[in-house]
Amino acid sequence: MKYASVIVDVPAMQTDRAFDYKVPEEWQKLVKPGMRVIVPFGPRKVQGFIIQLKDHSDYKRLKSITELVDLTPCLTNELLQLGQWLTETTLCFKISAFQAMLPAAMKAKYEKVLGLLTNDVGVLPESIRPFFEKRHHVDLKEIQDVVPLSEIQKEMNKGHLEMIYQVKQKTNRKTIKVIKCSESFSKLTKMLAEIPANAKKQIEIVEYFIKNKISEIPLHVLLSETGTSDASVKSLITKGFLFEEMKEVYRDPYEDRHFEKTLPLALNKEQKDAIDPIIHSIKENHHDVFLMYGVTGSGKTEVYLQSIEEVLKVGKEAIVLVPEISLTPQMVHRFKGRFGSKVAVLHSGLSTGEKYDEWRKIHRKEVQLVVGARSAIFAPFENLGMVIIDEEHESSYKQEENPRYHARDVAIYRAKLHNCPVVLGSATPTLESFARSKKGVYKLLTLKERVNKREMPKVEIIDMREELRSGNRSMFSRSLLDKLTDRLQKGEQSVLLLNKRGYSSFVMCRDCGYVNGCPHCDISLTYHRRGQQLKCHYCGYEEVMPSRCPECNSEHIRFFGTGTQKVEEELVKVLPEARVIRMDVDTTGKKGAHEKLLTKFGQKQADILLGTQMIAKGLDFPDVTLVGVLTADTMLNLPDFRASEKTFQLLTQVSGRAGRHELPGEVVIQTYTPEHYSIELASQYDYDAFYLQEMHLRKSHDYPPYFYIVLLTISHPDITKVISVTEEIAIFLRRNLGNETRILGPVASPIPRIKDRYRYQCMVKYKREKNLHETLQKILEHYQQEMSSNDLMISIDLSPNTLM
Ligand SMILES: Nc1ncnc2c1ncn2[C@@H]1O[C@H](COP(=O)(O)OP(=O)(O)OP(=O)(O)O)[C@@H](O)[C@H]1O
Ligand SMILES: [Zn+2]
Ligand SMILES: [Zn+2]
Repeated sequence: MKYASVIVDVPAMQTDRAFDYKVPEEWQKLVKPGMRVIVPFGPRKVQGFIIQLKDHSDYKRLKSITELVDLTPCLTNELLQLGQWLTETTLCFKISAFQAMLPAAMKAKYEKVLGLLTNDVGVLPESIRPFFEKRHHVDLKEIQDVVPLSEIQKEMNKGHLEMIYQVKQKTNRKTIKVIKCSESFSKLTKMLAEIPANAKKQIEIVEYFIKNKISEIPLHVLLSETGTSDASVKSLITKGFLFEEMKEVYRDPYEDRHFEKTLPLALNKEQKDAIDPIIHSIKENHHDVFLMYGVTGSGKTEVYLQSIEEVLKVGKEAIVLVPEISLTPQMVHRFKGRFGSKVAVLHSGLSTGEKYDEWRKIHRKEVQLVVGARSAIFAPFENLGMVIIDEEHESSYKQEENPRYHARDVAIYRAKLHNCPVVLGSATPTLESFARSKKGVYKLLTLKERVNKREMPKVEIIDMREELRSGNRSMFSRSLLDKLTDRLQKGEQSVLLLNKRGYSSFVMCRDCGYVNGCPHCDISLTYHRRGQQLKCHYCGYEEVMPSRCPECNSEHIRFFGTGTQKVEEELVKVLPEARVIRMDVDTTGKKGAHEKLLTKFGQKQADILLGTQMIAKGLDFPDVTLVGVLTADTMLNLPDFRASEKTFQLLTQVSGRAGRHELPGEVVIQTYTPEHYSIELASQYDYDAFYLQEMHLRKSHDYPPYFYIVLLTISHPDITKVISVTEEIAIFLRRNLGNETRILGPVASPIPRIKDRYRYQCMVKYKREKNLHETLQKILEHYQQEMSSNDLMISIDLSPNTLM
């Protein structure tokens, strides 16, 4: 094939199409679609993906591919096709779709280097000359800090310097030096006599190889095992005993961990009834979407594990998606324990290099199962036998940047192609999924009871207004405190959840009500104890906490709200003997910290685990018998039509952490709105009633799942510009979309300004709308010029999680 169509790494509307390139003679037999290449693009070189090869091109005077990055395609044909589908369904650039499917390490890194074109360094001005005294190439970055660009440009115009554009991989393969012995052990033994007796270290090394029958060993291991030096090894290499080689290795985040092998458990009746139809689909190569609705602790994971076993038995591969925050070591353990080295794990806790290596294990077919967060759905398996999405209701399965895809949609798309099942599991399915199962679009599998028929923990709702009325100003109700004390005495453990979503600590003047806001975003600043800082969570702006009100000069300026740190301090005051582990963004920032804290808690080195949302899921500790929720209702006030649903889900999930094993559990939910149905029904574990009530509300307000929603957010530094564009867009939508479709807006977004950009929005609610994609695409095309030159931003979300 002589020509290649390439999608180039220039994410812009004008370049969002394939460009043709010539394939140099020597590569014509080698190239395949799905490979990455380096191609000239304008004055630069950029990375790109070959999407097609052909014998003819309609264009004349084509440039040639400069470099092949891959020798085997990194995108399979299926993924190339999936990229096209993502582009169409989420309205993203083709290049963004492809890049979303690959680990970050494979993204190209662009560097500019200045090259010397003259033999006489003397012609260069004094400011530049020193850089080139000993070199011919210098990183632009290095010079740029010292010499103005205009001066560099002058030299380029004179032909003294040239700009060279380089494309590099972000992260490379890791290689280590290994030492091998050149001869057989018997020959080595004979040769041993040749080494002079005083070269003790050398003899030791050779003996080490012979004694342990090792033919290859990493250099650093050899040195530490034998206590010898590099020099001794070098001499042996010179003498021909040994030789060295560079060997590629994987960075394995779980390298030093031992996973005990687990065996399949005998399934109970409910589990059996759930797994049978799944196995049937696997064996019959049938595409079905199952919704496994199973209460917390009902043994869904065991059903996943045994279905995966079936998939592996028929020689296929499986993908398991788990929300980022519940991809705990415990979770990894459950899969590695059952399937050992057949498992690759992908999550954000890994370094870029580790992720790349895990990905390559999948790519090289060295594993058959991947357990990972959202983007693992793009695992380049070619023989997919099943996709499982655990906690399917989790909002993190939707990517909130381009491409704005939902992993569930991608899973179903891929599974259809592979004729295999998708299993969505949850104790609190999304209304969308549950409604689909009621209509028979998804097949419903139900696990109503906890394994071994353990009772769901009893939930007590505490009205915090009552507490206040009876004089308790603390953040712990009397009941919660009693129960915490009781657990301490019995040596049992407790989990405390501080619901942080939609809740932050802000600073307010008690005299005049002034609230410290971000000067760039219309949002209040969040108080951080460390360094007494006020920070903006949207743009990163920081200032020191004022000691007087900037408005009225009063000293009564205080922060409101509760952070985990504050709870911890209070806890220490009321329960000084309790050992507390705090888990929040501050204590889990470092790599591995999350895991260390959980291990500590698991080993009972603490009595109370206090944390944010991140502790609500997946934890399974036998001695946890009490769960406390400090503030159940903070989310309910968010401008979000899913607020009740999210509250219900969170409360149900966190309650599920108590009493999972022998000891019975108890839950205390503190709230200022005990009468809210999401709180009341969560306390009764009544998903069905919640579903009915919430569906009723959604119906009366035309929200999903009755209507689909599209959110268009328009932003620009100039508010009049934003309003006029949003108005134009609303008019265009009304003119082009059907009569039954509703267009709301323009209105200011709930956060009307972020990073000095004003934000307006338009919402489309529709049931069926055949012109939708075309109309939205036209809007993007119409404003293309202004978006690239006039700082206008239009973001289109085809199924927004929130309306912020
Ligand atoms: N058939 C079985 N026999 C005995 N024990 C089981 C069986 N199935 C599961 N278990 C055990 O019951 C406990 C709860 O199961 P599991 O964690 O799979 O539930 P789950 O539905 O995934 O819970 P959650 O949604 O709360 O994470 C686990 O400790 C698991 O090992
Ligand atoms: Zn004031
Ligand atoms: Zn800000």
